[in-house]
Amino acid sequence: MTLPKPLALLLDFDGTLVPIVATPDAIVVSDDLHALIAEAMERLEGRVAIISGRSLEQLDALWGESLRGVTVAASHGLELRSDGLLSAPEHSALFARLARETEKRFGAQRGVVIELKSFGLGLHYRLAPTLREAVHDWARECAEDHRLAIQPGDMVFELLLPGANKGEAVRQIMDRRRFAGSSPVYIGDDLTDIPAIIAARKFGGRGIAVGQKIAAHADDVLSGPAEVISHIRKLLA
Ligand SMILES: O=P(O)(O)OC[C@H]1O[C@H](O[C@H]2O[C@H](CO)[C@@H](O)[C@H](O)[C@H]2O)[C@H](O)[C@@H](O)[C@@H]1O
Repeated sequence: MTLPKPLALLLDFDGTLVPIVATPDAIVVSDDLHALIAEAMERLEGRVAIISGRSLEQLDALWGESLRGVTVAASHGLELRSDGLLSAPEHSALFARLARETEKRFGAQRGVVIELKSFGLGLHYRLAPTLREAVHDWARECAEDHRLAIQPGDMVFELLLPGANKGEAVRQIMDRRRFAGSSPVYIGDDLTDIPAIIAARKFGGRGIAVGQKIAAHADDVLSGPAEVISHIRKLLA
């Protein structure tokens, strides 16, 4: 692949850089992945961004020092940290309250995993697939009562503050001085990544899908995180 301008790497996290596992807290960022991001930051003069549905707090806990200097759009684009500047909505106690109500509604024994995030709530049914419709109905009820958005994902319905959009996150990142004039390569695997791929193309870049779910929207398709990592190594060579 040859791009006419300097390369920028815009990377989704779950399902793209790390494999999908049973529960959100079972993720580990390997030493190889830490090293790859450090190498990309050096080779691309800082034009590396992680764009994730996880909150900034979660990503910092998972990555530690390796995220220093890396541009991060978290909470599906609601939070943006770039060049030391942070933009984020105001915190609210709503999601903690909804987490407690969800706990009462489903109970831990039924296998619905509740993920409390800074600006959202993940209602995961991976361990209880038969509850998909019940979880969806509950998410709709909460969203209507509290004017929240629902983001469907990989065996999850997420309740979010309205306005989260990874495409908008890509536009804001590409407006930053260090990314200006570069060609972004966006790599992602899920529905929330589609607007980001569209936005990357508008900046003269390319979109790469991981797996088949959003393959129809992408320029290339990679099979999974292992192939993503070798593809990034090739791009940096
Ligand atoms: O935008 P991403 O970085 O891809 O994040 C999307 C959501 O990913 C996580 O949930 C998914 O991965 C879990 C761990 O593999 C899995 O157990 C779950 O079923 C998946 O939906 C994360 O927990 C969410 O907060 C992210 O929004």
